[in-house]
Amino acid sequence: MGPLVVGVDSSTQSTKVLVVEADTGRVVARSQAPHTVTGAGGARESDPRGWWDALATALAGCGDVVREAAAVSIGGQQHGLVTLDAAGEPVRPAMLWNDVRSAPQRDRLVAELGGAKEWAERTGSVPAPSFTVTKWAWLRDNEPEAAAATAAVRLPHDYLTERLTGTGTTDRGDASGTGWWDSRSGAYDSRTLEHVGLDAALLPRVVAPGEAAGTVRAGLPLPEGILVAPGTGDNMAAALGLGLRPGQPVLSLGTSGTVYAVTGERPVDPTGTVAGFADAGGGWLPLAATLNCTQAVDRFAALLSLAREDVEAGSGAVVLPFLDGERTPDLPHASGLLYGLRHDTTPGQLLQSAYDGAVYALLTALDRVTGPEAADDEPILLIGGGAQGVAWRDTVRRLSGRAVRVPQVREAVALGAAAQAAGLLLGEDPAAVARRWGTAEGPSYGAVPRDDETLQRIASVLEDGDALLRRPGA
Ligand SMILES: Nc1ncnc2c1ncn2[C@@H]1O[C@H](COP(=O)(O)OP(=O)(O)O)[C@@H](O)[C@H]1O
Ligand SMILES: O=C(CO)[C@@H](O)[C@H](O)COP(=O)(O)O
Repeated sequence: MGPLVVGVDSSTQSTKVLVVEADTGRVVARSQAPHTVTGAGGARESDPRGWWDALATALAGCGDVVREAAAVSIGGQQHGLVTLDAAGEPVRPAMLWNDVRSAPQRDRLVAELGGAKEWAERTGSVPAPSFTVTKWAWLRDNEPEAAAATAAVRLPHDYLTERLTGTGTTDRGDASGTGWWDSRSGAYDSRTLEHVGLDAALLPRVVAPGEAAGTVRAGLPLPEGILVAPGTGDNMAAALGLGLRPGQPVLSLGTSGTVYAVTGERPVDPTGTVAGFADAGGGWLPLAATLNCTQAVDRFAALLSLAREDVEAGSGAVVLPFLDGERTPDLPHASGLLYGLRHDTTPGQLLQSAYDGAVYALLTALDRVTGPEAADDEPILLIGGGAQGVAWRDTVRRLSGRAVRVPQVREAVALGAAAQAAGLLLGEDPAAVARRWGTAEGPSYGAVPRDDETLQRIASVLEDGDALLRRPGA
């Protein structure tokens, strides 16, 4: 067996760890441990120490082979605001990407710092309430004592990487989702930081692609002294893990739904639909995200006392499953909406409508993220937990009219982190490593005629329901 690397996916619901053979990509051990997410209404929080404990549990679940690893990398849920005190302990729980309490601060920041077009040109994105900068502004407004006690601000993957190395670092991919990173210069944006009263000294150093974040400290559940790669946001890690080439669209069905592609051109979308993220290499990752994906549809199934696959065709009803507010479309105050219920509507049809509503929102952004490099017959790569579901897969095929490929590897994020660690260890480009590993291979499902009638029905309910969906406090 050749050298081994460890790839970590610390996402919203769980930590997944893979131990992978660096030369071949063979997964020699895998394990998973759950996270706790608290909060009602617009709040979603997790204690960062819980992510560290979940990492330790998942590493232990991989067995003794972890002791042979030569490098490690962490992919983490994007955007979360981790605030640490002078001793490195969390000042309060982390506010997660799907916490929408900072919607008013977002509106204010966009207006005060030049408007949507200028934000997009400066940072690549018009911030959504997911973005770290809006959460920091919320904290200053609502918990000034917590903001004052903060000696370091980190993203989820930075927090875990720092616990491994002892040094505060991040990477350009995850930094591009903060709102205080200038995507033109690749440096922190001093104007934004000054405006929100955040000292750049509290932020981690942005490690360049291919550079090490450090080495593992003594006394941890990984071998002392092994290389720690920069890590990145979970979507950037999945893009690495699939060895993506420009024009290949990815649809990820997890707690969040995301649709993205890699591109060589810096994305700038003043409408705010597409976030202009950097990828974990030297390129870009235009991406649109929804807050309501697998968990929202699972909730519908539970309400209807149905299993996930108990869908029935033929529904005339529309479900907009915006249980957590929504980011795409930009409706942070929205709640779920059901329209078109009849005596003969069945529970299975309603469940199908919930899948349709969740997938619709992602598909509206598909063409915007793939850009001119895209070929219409390029299959959509379907990843995330939902990619294992037949109802999800068939809904994507029917509403996109495109073929779908489901990569055999289930843990694209952890695999991307492993590829980054392997690239660092072997001195190779991580995306080339992933391509060598054949990670994007898997069964393909052919195109079916696009269901334009359903798309049109959802579009018109979204338009007509606009006032309801914008009403705060429903
Ligand atoms: N076989 C399956 N069919 C459909 N959905 C599934 C299946 N297995 C898991 N899921 C969904 O996957 C989700 C978790 O996806 P995952 O990508 O791991 O989430 P995250 O990365 O956001 O923590 C769960 O909410 C669940 O609904
Ligand atoms: O906010 C975004 C992307 O901008 C989310 O995609 C988060 O990165 C969380 O991802 P999952 O835990 O759902 O994988």
